[in-house]
Amino acid sequence: MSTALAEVLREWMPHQRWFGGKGREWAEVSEEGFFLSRSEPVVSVHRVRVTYADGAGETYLVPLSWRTHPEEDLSSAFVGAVPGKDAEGADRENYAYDAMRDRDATTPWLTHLVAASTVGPMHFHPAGVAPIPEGVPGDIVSTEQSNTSLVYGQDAIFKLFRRLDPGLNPDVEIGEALRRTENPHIAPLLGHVEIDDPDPANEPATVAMLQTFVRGASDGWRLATASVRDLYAEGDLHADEVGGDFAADSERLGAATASVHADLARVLPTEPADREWFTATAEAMRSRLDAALAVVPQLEEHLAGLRAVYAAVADSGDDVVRQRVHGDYHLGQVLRTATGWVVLDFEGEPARPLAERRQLDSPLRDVAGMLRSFDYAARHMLVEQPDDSQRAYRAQEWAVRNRGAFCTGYSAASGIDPCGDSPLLRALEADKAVYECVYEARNRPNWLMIPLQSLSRLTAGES
Ligand SMILES: Nc1ncnc2c1ncn2[C@@H]1O[C@H](COP(=O)(O)OP(=O)(O)O)[C@@H](O)[C@H]1O
Ligand SMILES: O=P(O)(O)O[C@H]1O[C@H](CO)[C@@H](O[C@H]2O[C@H](CO)[C@@H](O)[C@H](O)[C@H]2O)[C@H](O)[C@H]1O
Repeated sequence: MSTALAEVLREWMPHQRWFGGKGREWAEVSEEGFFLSRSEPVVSVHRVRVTYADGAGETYLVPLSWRTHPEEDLSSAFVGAVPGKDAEGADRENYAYDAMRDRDATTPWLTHLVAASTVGPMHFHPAGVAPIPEGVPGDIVSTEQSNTSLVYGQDAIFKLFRRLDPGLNPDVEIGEALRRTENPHIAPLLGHVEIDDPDPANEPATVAMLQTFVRGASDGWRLATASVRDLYAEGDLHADEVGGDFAADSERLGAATASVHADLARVLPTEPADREWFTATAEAMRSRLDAALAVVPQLEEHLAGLRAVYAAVADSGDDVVRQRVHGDYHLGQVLRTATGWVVLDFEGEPARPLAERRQLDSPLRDVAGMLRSFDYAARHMLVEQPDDSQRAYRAQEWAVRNRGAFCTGYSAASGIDPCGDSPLLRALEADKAVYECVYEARNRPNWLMIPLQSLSRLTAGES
């Protein structure tokens, strides 16, 4: 479609939460679109190729809905006006909206899934295990993160992967594999959508997935931070004495995590880690640190400490069986229902290449991710009061208590204590904190101090 649209997208995309190239200079942008629905409102889907000044590129998926007049109700979803023609060939403006925020434009996704359609280069694959709701509009999930999700009538949730990379997305791959296990800690996959790559030599990319919606659940981040607020409100009580103590939940979360890890190891490949893997893991951490330093110069003061922590991995004698893991495990990825925890989003870290995210890894990667998250939950309220030493002390107490409970739950369910004195675990925590520094610098600069402060502790060998 038009260059005018590409220019409109150049203005709009950097302001979207899902856009991973924030702060990078755009050299070029091109887009290719096709129709998802030709009835009103017309919905089109665009593959947008962004090339950055350093020569690197990314492809994003942008669904748009089109109106012939500005829609006031949709003003927050407005993308831009694009010159076009009416039916008689006269010039007019077409108004593009973010189709994920335009309820009337959300029904075609499920209609095509039910019909197992092929639409242009897109292929819709229903899983065939449970009915897919049809004809209901989808509501955008307001806490959208790296991707964009729509909830259809409390029955199903449709997640659109914004960045397109050739190959099956791990969230779909793992969803398919775990479906057979009937593990109670996952939400069943109902279907997925793929798009052919413009280069036929490449595998199709995953566009979206549909999953059973977990009703009446609260996410772990919201619950954990409510517990922290309760603690801060009770000036002289300890974490185990306040009403909002979270340790029992953390322990159950540890057990749920162990159960998911066990099933992943049962249905997908595993391999004992050899010496080369430890060496390569330490090397990967070192290069991630080097790249992060260019974005977050404050990492400089932790360089020596981090390099020592990583070097200990290469020399460690940890006994590790590599397997598929979650890869970006944190409190925002788990939901608590009346019956227990459900783990979501097996996509891995969105910033990593897909092939890397699909590699076998140590389950300690996920343990480290969740331990970091307890730290985040405890400390996020210190951002406003960095000098409140009493609060900092209590944050540390909350984090230690809940990190410990998580490890207890994991170890009781698996027979493996994940949190013993392991150089690998410490390095994985440090590596995650380095990733978080880059993530925060790009997305929430005032939160950068959270992972930065953790690095001081991690490199000093404290918990
Ligand atoms: N199956 C589900 N049931 C209920 N809520 C869900 C489900 N999947 C995701 N969510 C909600 O949507 C939010 C974002 O989903 P997630 O898969 O983590 O997306 P992202 O990849 O963008 O981080 C989650 O934090 C959760 O609140
Ligand atoms: O979008 P995703 O959920 O896949 O993950 C990205 O965004 C997360 C923030 O929403 C980020 O997580 C970091 O912040 C969380 C609190 O908001 C905290 O619980 C996590 O421990 C911390 O890593 C995640 O790293 C990023 O990949």
